[in-house]
Amino acid sequence: MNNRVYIFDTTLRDGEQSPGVSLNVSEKLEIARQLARLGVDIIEAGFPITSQGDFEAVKNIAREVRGVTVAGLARTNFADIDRAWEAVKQADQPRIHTFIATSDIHLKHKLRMSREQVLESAAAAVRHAKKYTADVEFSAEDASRSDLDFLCRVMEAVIEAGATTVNIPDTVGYTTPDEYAEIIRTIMSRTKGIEKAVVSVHCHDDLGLAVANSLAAVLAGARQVEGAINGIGERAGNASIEEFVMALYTRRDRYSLETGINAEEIYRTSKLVSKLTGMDIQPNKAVVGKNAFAHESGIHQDGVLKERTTYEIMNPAMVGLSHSNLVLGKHSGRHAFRSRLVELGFVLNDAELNKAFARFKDLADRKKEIADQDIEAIVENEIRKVPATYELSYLHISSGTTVVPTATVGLARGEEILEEAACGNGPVDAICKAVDKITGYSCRLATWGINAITAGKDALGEVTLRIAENNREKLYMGRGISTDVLEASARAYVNAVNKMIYEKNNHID
Ligand SMILES: CC(=O)SCCNC(=O)CCNC(=O)[C@H](O)C(C)(C)COP(=O)(O)OP(=O)(O)OC[C@H]1O[C@@H](n2cnc3c(N)ncnc32)[C@H](O)[C@@H]1OP(=O)(O)O
Ligand SMILES: CC(C)C(=O)C(=O)O
Repeated sequence: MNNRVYIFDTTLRDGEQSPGVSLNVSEKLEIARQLARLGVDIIEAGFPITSQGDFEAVKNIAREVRGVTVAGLARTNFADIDRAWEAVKQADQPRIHTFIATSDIHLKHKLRMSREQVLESAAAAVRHAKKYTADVEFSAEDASRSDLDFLCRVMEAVIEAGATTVNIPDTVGYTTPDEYAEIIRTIMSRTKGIEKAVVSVHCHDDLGLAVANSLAAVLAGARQVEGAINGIGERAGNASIEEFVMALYTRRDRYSLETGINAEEIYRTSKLVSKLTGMDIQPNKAVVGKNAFAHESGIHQDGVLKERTTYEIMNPAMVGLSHSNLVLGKHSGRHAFRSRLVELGFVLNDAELNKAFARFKDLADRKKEIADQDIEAIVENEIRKVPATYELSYLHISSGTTVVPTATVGLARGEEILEEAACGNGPVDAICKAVDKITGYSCRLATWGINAITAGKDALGEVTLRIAENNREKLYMGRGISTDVLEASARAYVNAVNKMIYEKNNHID
């Protein structure tokens, strides 16, 4: 049996049926172009009878996106099929995808049709679509809850009418892998003419089994898998294309099945779909979630640093991510901590490392995630603490909407108190200028940022900034803490100036 599995992407049709999602023509076109780069075989661009906007979107995609099959969905009504054809006909490979439900529950309550009427309607729709194009797909909606004998009769009738792909959807995400595989095998062995068509599956994720069911189906002989990027779609969504593809790829030791997907485009595609649909990706989502390649605990981080494959079954680069991510937090160990220090340019001896690590653990108990700036501060302010040439003694600020911001700063140098005043573009600028007047150095502020480190109105603010001498590139980081943002800024600036002076005096820079 052929080992090529065709990937049918329905992000723009079933995916767009996610509550709250509505894509305009240009957004759909942008996603379709990216899907083509990703290498999907078929793009289901929409359901053209639904609205003028959807019709235009499908038509634009068919006209603009080359080298891929473009499908339009249609009920078995001839008007739907005519509209679908109008929309897709300019595609390199146009496909009409027509469907009707085959389960008794849908026949009785929704369609109010008999089995014979459904059978006839399905075959007539395929015959009608065949007048337009050789490539016609038929879907038996709610197939997994349909009577199997009837399902086989419908399949036989639509293949006889010319369907080239027959889809067996698990519309309500009800089936399980072993049962679904059995349904596919039964249809493939009992349906006359089945070898003339590609057997397709379309799984929903109501029980979280969409990808597992799709995998079971291809192992049973199906050769087209329908799904959506990020698993979006009606209710709990569709099978996630990136998960299905990476399952086949990662387990090629076990399954010799291939797709035409260029996996390196996965991450980019996922990001684009998330951005344009407004549907966030849960952090622990397989393959594309923020945490999919992140390691937080010490034992795991140690393993990954020694050999990535200890805890990573996929190389993040394979899906277009540049590197895996060691998140430093309270579960991290010394190996990960030392590795980040080296990345930041610090080489500590064992005693320094132990001291810094203890401070890091202490901070991690209070903060969820430790940023690089926190580590720099631990090393520079506590491990490699430089002597303070100057210390902030007092600060007076005059500022408001109608006055020129002015700062008066008092700095202690040994026993001496030195005072200067300066005006600035804002109070922080005025503080920096007053400090410069005292120290005699002329510095520029390269970065300035504030973090609240406690909660409430009297929260402690932590200012982190970087300065450089006006004619030089080298940056010095300073940090200051206070309930007053301006005082924290002054403390941070003086802290950075002290480091600069220390390095200059000791010829370190
Ligand atoms: C499983 C799936 O994902 S199927 C695709 C679901 N996608 C959508 O529904 C896309 C958005 N839908 C729409 O814009 C609208 O529902 C339309 C334009 C398609 C139809 O709108 P309306 O004509 O107002 O019908 P409405 O949606 O209220 O009801 C659906 C009708 O189609 C019938 N129908 C449902 N499926 C089919 C089918 N495959 N073939 C023929 N008729 C069908 C229903 O029985 C019902 O018929 P009735 O009016 O005689 O009772
Ligand atoms: C139209 C069909 C393929 C569908 O979306 C479903 O059954 O879920």
